[in-house]
Amino acid sequence: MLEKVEKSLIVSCQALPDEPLHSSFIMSKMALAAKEGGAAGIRANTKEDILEIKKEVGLPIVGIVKRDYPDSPVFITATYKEIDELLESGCEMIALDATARKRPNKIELSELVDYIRSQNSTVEIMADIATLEDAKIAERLGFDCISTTLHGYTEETAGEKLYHHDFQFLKDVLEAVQLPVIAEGNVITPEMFKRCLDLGAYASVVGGAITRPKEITKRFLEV
Ligand SMILES: CC(=O)N[C@H](C=O)[C@@H](O)[C@H](O)[C@H](O)COP(=O)(O)O
Repeated sequence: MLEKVEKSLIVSCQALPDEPLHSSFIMSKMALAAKEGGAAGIRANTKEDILEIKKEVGLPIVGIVKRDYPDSPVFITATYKEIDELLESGCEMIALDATARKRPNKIELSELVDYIRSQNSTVEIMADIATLEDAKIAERLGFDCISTTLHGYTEETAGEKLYHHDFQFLKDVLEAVQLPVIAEGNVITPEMFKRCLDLGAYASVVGGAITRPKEITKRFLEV
């Protein structure tokens, strides 16, 4: 997948059960619209959505499964169960929470990476990170790429946005690791997307600004 998305746009097509567009069918049509608009890849949540999207577009997919656990704040591909679902979905890349936070059942991040490699030698693995330290650890653990997905979404980074200080966090990550770095999270304008690529991001994932009309509507009313 990495080869196919270099310097390109990956569109995240996700709607959780409490969102108006929650539907695998709608996500598949979102993916089709993204493809027709020029996206090189798709990011999607759940095996069901991925299977439906695969019927509609041939683009490579970064798969995740969001599921809440009572004993951990980690919710993006947190355990073996979610990984098994993604392996069954046929997605080309699996993204998982790569923060230093405690995982359900005290599973270690390295165990999940090893498990994916042991089950499928071709699927690529994306590290969803929140901090610089997460990025460095992910590189040591053998991930294929890093995404800034969780920056601003953990207790430690709450309130931060990727675009703050002209994408300083992205610049710091790019300097700290050799792995491809994907700019993801609050990339909400075409100019921001371009800026991320100009700064050296390998690609960028854009979600809400393209596929969450409720967010887009609210933004119009906030000015
Ligand atoms: C923090 C979290 O749960 N992020 C999720 C990760 O898959 C998605 O809800 C985001 O839509 C995605 O990361 C793209 O970001 P944005 O929608 O801001 O362009």
